Amino acid sequence: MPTVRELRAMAGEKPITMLTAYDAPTAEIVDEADVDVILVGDSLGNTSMGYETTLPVTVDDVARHVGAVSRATEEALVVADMPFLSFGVDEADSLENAGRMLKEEGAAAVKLECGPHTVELTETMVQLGIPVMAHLGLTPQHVNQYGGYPRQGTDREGAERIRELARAHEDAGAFSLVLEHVPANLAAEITDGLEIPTIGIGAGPDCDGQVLVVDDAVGLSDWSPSFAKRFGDVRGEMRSAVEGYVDAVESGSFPAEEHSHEEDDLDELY
Ligand SMILES: Nc1nc(=O)c2c([nH]1)NC[C@@H]1CN(c3ccc(C(=O)N[C@@H](CCC(=O)O)C(=O)O)cc3)CN21
Ligand SMILES: CC(C)C(=O)C(=O)O
Ligand SMILES: [Mg+2]
Repeated sequence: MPTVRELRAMAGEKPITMLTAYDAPTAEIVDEADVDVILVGDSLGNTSMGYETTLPVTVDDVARHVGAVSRATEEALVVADMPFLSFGVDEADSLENAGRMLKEEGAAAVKLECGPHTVELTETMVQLGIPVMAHLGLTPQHVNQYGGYPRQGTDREGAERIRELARAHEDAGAFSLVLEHVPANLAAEITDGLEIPTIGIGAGPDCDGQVLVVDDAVGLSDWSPSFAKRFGDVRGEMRSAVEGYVDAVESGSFPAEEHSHEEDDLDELY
């Protein structure tokens, strides 16, 4: 089980693997496959709850799923993704919401979508014992500013802003940094300049690790970003299993004898 310290030490040593999971069976599979970090992402709003964006996801939603994932995970580091406006508005609320993920739900760390406003908060959380994973580049909670999900850090000024914030969050004590949808050369440059591991999604091959939304990776999503890759066809598998069930019930082949039982005592009655 990598602790946050061990994960920190993996920078530049061994590629870090991270996937999201939102429920117990998925977490069990991901954990058994030796993935280093399981993120209970606020992407659960899109993948599991049917929302258009991550904005409606609540602290209760994430907490419930963190509990399910923690109970099913033996080895991986479980990270809770703090949802929109659950941090950064009021310090006491931020600490209470993040603390709940560790105290009540079994997470080992939290992830924050970062900006200039999360530097001090990161420092405070770390001092109090809440390990922080920072997240820069495309931060989907800013969808209303972006008007979509465009690549970030594409010009000199934008790239410099991300580089400075990366450094500031390392200095504030973050134990790792997710870089989302930024140019590969920027991600490589940032990775080179930091001690803590970078974990990329749509950020090229030179980060210390990679993360994907599990639904995208296993081929369960009906849509996924261009930077994702499907490593399976869970959607197709599940569809054919469900169709098989419907056919069997409609044709009368299920339930068969081995799926039912009769009680001899009831013979005179019926
Ligand atoms: N299933 C899933 N996978 C994800 O990776 C993911 C989610 N959901 N939900 C939350 C965020 C949203 N993410 C996204 C969503 C769309 C693009 C995308 O299509 N980008 C386009 C540009 C779109 C634009 O300019 O508005 C691209 O071609 O780069 C990227 C990341 C990543 N996250
Ligand atoms: C894609 C990852 C980094 C994330 O923030 C999420 O799943 O919510
Ligand atoms: Mg997220």
